[in-house]
Amino acid sequence: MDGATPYGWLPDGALLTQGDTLRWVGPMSGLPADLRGHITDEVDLGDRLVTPGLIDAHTHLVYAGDRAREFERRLQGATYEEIARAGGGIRSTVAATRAASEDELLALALARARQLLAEGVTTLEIKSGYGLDADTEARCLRVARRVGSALGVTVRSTSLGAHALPPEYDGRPDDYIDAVAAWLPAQAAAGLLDAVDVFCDTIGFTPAQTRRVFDAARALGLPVKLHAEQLSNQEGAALAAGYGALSCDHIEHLSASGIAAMAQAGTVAMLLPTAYYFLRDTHLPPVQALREAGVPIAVASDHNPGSSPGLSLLLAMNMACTLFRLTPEEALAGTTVHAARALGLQATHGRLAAGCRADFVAWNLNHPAELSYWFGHRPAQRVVLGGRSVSND
Ligand SMILES: N=CN[C@@H](CCC(=O)O)C(=O)O
Ligand SMILES: [Zn+2]
Repeated sequence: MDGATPYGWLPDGALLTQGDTLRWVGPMSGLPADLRGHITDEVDLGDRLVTPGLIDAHTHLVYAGDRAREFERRLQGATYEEIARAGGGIRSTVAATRAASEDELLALALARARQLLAEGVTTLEIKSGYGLDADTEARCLRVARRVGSALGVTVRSTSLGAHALPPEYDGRPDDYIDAVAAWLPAQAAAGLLDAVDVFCDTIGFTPAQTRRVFDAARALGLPVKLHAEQLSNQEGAALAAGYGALSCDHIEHLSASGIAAMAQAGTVAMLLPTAYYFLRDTHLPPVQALREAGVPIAVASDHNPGSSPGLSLLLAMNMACTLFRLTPEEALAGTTVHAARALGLQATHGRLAAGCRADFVAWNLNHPAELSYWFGHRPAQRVVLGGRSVSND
């Protein structure tokens, strides 16, 4: 993948790994003789397409329970917002998650992460946000870290304490925001945080409350990201861009001023088409305007029990094309190079280049457009994590 051809596609390419790092990438014929002499193990991938390991840069993988009854209610006409306002939605997952032990949550999260890994996902972001008290939020963040060490995948963990108002803070959202901000130093000191997120919307938190959480994150030197403009336009994206946010996510109701602010700040636009699909949304994100403004576009699974219970980043890529009109090339960039940027990992992840982590996938496919074309398939033939083959061969 050299960037000079569509998809950065390099026919007859070769990769040389050393430990967990890519040492050399280029055309087979160009492999330097001095490096060739040091090769200890050679794998012929045949004519297979090879891409960077996929990056799922927005997931809520740690929770207990399910929301199938809520799904039934929505199909009978109740809206996602109505269910949340009546005390269901995120709160029902919070109750189930609080009741689960760390090991139970780990077993559930590992089973989900293994499915993503088998599909070719080698890096993922995992948010807290179904604990909403100090102990359970910390438990969920520890589980996120344990998923990374158990599987060898790169995990970035994000605090999303400001996901919803827990019942014990009914009528006191500002007090809850104080509590969320107060948890961050201990979570950071325990090495549990890579970023801080907020759900800024009608059923989440206001821009002023978002600011207070972001100020607390900034005081700790932590980057921020935002669930922004999903159900309404709160001008959250512009606010987040003002803090140099890594990404603004969902953004179906993103405004022109939000786009301009994101372009200025280099904030990634994170599209979550499976949530759009599953909530039967009809308000499309402004993809063409994002393109024209030069905002990097990423695509993620948003795996969570309420708005996106699927476990397929390839399906999200397909939907980004069919529903949002991304090109398959944009969808692949959105789950590799731009997804890496959304996690602050652009120097080491999401590309096949010397010095990057040796995470890559050999696919039983002929052309990279097929990654967005097929759905319901598992085309990964071999998944390599940090130079080690972990599956399917
Ligand atoms: N929008 C807020 N958070 C999640 C959904 C949470 C839930 O419904 O459990 C999302 O990204 O879609
Ligand atoms: Zn989310």
